[in-house]
Amino acid sequence: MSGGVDSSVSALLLAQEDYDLSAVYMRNWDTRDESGTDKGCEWEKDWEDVQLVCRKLGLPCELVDLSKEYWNRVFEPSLRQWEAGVSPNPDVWCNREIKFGALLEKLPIGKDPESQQNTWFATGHYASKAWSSPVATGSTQQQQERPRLLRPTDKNKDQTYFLSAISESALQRALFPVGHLTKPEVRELAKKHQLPTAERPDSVGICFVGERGRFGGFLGSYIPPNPGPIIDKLTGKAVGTHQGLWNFTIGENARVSGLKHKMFVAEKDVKENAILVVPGSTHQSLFTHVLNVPNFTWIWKHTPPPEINSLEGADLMVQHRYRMEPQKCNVKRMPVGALRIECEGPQQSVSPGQIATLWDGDWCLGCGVIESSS
Ligand SMILES: Nc1ncnc2c1ncn2[C@@H]1O[C@H](COP(=O)(O)OP(=O)(O)OP(=O)(O)O)[C@@H](O)[C@H]1O
Repeated sequence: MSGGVDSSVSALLLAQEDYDLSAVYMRNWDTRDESGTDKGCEWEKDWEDVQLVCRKLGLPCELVDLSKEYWNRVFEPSLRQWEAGVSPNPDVWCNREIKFGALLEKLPIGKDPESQQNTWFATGHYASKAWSSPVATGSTQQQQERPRLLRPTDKNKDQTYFLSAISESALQRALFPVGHLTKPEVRELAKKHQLPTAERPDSVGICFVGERGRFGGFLGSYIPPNPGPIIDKLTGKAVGTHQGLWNFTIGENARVSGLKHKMFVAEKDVKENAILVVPGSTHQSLFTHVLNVPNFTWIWKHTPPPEINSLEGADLMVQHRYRMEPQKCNVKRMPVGALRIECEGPQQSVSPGQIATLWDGDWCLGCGVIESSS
């Protein structure tokens, strides 16, 4: 439980059923030993709210400190990526490495098969899960049901993009109790049952970064400045200076002053530490149809849709950002686990480092980091 309304209502719904239930709050950011820019993470308030809700529902709860794991497995690798000019998604790695990784590993799951089969890990994510009909697995030809990650009822709150890197074994244990509800219904339930978190505003972005506008400043306190040229891609001429590749994302206004047109970031040349810009937000250099993903991870490891190996490839849906309409695409397998994703329509502002997630209808199949887009 995070102290937010979604996990509070998840706990409420499970408490109404016949589960032996306990809650865990995870602290993942250490306010004491970092640079002091983490004011947005009011973990004490969150933990207090978790305890208030648990008291109301009569549940035991505990705090688990995973700030070291978060730093080592999510934040530090993300910093290195930002530094190298690419755009990682820490929320996707947090779900894989921390919530459905380190935290899940701490669950008291007994060794016997019955206890393993009957222990679940619930979160307040907007996602759904269904079991596939039994399929033969391995050489033993055992029949086994497999979990599918599905889009939730509330498409506007859909969080399957953020969950698309979790493993099948983690998904096996997962429950998403609010997946069949809309956000207004969740709030309504919280009010009706007088949960102390009923009126809490929705969380926005990564808590320690705070509002989006502060992002560059936030990273600046971890990464030293690394000035380089801003170059007009069409003329090859330098038109300004940047203080580090991480200060810009592809497609963003480069804020170059004194020119006739607004210039937009088309590319980052990591070798030359240069930002390449083009005039206007609709310039053709800002669009692509192709996403190259060198290491795609299927949630059902090694079980991609069979058509992907054919000459025609598989027709699927893709998102390369959380907040975007899913796009029709054709996906072909390249050598050694790489995928070439060809979108039906032109895609704007695709950055290396972003996550490309694939769906077959409502079924989320997995994701990978975009390396290039041509
Ligand atoms: N610090 C935490 N400790 C334990 N679980 C957490 C924590 N942060 C998030 N979660 C779990 O992950 C889910 C999704 O987290 P997210 O940060 O996206 O919050 P959210 O969608 O605003 O949900 P909520 O309203 O429950 O905060 C939460 O509902 C909760 O189950």
